[in-house]
Amino acid sequence: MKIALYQMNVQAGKPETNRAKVQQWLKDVAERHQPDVAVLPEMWTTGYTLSEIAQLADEENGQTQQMLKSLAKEHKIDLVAGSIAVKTADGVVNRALTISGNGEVISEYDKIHLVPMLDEPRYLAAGKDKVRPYELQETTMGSFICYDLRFPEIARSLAVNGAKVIYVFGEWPEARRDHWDALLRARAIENQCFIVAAGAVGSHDGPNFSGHSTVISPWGNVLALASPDEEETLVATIDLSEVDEFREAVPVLKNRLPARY
Ligand SMILES: O=C(O)CCC(=O)C(=O)O
Repeated sequence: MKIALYQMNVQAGKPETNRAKVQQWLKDVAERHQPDVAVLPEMWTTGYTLSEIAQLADEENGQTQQMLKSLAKEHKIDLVAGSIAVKTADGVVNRALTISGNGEVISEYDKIHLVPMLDEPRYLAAGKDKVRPYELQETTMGSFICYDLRFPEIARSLAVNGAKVIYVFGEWPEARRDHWDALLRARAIENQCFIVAAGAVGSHDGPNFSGHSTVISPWGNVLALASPDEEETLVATIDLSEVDEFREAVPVLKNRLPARY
């Protein structure tokens, strides 16, 4: 499975500009690399403009989602489309979207862990649904968002429910880049799955984002790693049979004793 990932310099507060950037990026990667799956980062339409998020967020099934559906169909690429801010009856959510190459919405996940360090609970509503895997490329996969990475139960639940590839979307701060690197690698090794993590570069209102978008194998090998501070496209081909082989050789998921912890 060939993956192209956009480590994006999101222009904070400029959804039109960011939509145009993604449109152009997809056209370019489709022509140059013909990936099966294209991956975007967290909150890539608005950036972290939390004080303006109520105005900048998309409507449900709004302009960004419509654009992604038509781009997926046009290029015949599955879009693991990072996350965007969406207005709902409960408030604005940070919503991860997965859209198949025929333009169908395969999965929606609203970030469940809001970040107290960024005052997110003041501006965003937490997702209420359970994290669930989905089927893409005839494979079980899952997604979660940024701060969720600190809660190992999410990745474990996705893996126990069959996920072989887990996508993580971030606008992670540079000051804690070591945590991003270490936690992503740990999630891959402990769950014996591929981790595909799309981060951002640039900054908004202070801290720089950490870059270091990456693709990590179930063995914990870093197959691709983007720079800490440049906008970049990562392309990686992953062999999904590695997941089954490693899970058979070292049967961690089978050997779990959840009743004993
Ligand atoms: O957990 C962290 O250190 C950063 C989390 C974060 O920036 C986010 O979830 O947007």
